[in-house]
Amino acid sequence: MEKVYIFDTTLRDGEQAPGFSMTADEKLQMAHQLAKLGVDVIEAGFAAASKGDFESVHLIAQQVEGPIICSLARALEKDIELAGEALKPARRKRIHTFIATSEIHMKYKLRMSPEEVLERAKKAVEFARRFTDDVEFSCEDATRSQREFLYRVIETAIKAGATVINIPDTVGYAVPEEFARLIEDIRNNVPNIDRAIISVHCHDDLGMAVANSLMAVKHGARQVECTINGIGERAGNAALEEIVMALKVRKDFFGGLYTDINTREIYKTSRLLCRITGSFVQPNKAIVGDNAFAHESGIHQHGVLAHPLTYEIMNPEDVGFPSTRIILGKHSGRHALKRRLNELGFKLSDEDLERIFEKFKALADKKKEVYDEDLEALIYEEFMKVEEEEPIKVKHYQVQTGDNLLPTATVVLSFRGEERTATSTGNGPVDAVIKAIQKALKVEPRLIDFSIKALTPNTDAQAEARLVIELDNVKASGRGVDTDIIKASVSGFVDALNRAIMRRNYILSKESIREEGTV
Ligand SMILES: CC(=O)SCCNC(=O)CCNC(=O)[C@H](O)C(C)(C)COP(=O)(O)OP(=O)(O)OC[C@H]1O[C@@H](n2cnc3c(N)ncnc32)[C@H](O)[C@@H]1OP(=O)(O)O
Ligand SMILES: CC(C)C(=O)C(=O)O
Repeated sequence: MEKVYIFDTTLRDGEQAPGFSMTADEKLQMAHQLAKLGVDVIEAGFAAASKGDFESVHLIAQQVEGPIICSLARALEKDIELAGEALKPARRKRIHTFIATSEIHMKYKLRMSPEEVLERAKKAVEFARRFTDDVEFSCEDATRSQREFLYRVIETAIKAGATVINIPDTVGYAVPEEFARLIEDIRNNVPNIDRAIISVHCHDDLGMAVANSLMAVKHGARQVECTINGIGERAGNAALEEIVMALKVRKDFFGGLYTDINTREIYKTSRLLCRITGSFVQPNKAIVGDNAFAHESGIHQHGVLAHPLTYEIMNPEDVGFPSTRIILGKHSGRHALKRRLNELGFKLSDEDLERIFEKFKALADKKKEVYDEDLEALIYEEFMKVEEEEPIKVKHYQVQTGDNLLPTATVVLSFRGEERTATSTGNGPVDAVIKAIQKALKVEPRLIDFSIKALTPNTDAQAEARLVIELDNVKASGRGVDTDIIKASVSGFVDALNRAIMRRNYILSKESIREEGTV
């Protein structure tokens, strides 16, 4: 069993992605979570980039315990000095210095000859060693560098004191077999390569960052540089969660290599990054996407309900994912529908299930997803006597809120035709208006779940409020949508109350449906 070190560069290369800049406080929050996740190295930033980034590296070096804290630095004394200064408080620190070794970078970008680059690499590593014994050296654009020259630069860096040699596929150009061969060739051709850990740092321009990193590990690399959610320059970096879970799930293939990552913290870390950057991962993203453990099609749902391993190669809880999600939609079948109805408290005979299934399919053809409220409505319409009209109707409400102002709401509503008014304060405007409604109706349902989400990314977005309440042992859900979050919450709450009241007061008309506290 050999360990693969996880070098997290979310706060450096990840942050280089447009729109992903973080403040020092945000970086600190992320760094604490990365430490909990169990990464070996946190590349906290590029101290020479700006005062803010210097501050971020410094703050993380001061406050985050556990992982090695690292700063990137060009092969320049002033960059390395700033990195050393920023990292001073860290218990374990690393300076990561780099210079490009490909002809195109040396000629056009650095305007340096290969001999000058070689000399600069040597000097940079030697200088960095004045600040710490842990110095990483990267040959930027290694995969497009001339082989013999690359070997010479690596050999020189090791002689100068580099303890980690990083081989970046800076522009995401490599393919897995070729990258694996590069790592093997470096191991076979660079004298004293055993004195350093070989690291890889892959970009995803051709969608192969993770595959390249894994092949490199299979062929001798022992550190992988990666980012949460795969964020990073252009198409991003290798995604940490994918590398770690591939090594874990396919340890048979990777010969027992392991990482020290606490995989149960993966989902939480991914979501924290989303919250901080305001940028969510696509639903089909491996490991952390919303759909990573969701099943909408009947054949898969049936399989997963029978045994999760039929369609899931890992347990969602192992990555801290809430749970397997069975989504009801037009591809779903009777097994999944029956299970969901059972969970909602409806036990149907085979004959009744058949009736509901037909209605469900007809509805699913019109909707992307069939929610619990839709199912409840189907059952309700099909099997229960209903009141002609919803008992509660909101006529008017008004909320006063602001800083230094106790949120206060007044509602005017009718309950089965009788007008009622009430005023309440609350812990925020939504709380105030919900309390005013409860006061007017003289009910106090238990709020089981309440969420508000924006349906579109703009400031004028439609907000969707979803609630689950329990009133006199009757559970009901409600939904409200509006550009005004208070209005969405009021509609959702009243929707749930109406459903609960109608269900409580009207008896099930079919014997085949047993009321089990939840209707
Ligand atoms: C592959 C990677 O991800 S590398 C890391 C990329 N990350 C970043 O660039 C983020 C932080 N960068 C910055 O904030 C700025 O680029 C700074 C502060 C570092 C430098 O800013 P400036 O001094 O204005 O230079 P600018 O960014 O325009 O150009 C880069 C300079 O660094 C030089 N350079 C680039 N890489 C290296 C290196 N590894 N070692 C030494 N010099 C280098 C370039 O040749 C150029 O030099 P020149 O100014 O003499 O022409
Ligand atoms: C500095 C190096 C490691 C880098 O980010 C790259 O080459 O992509």
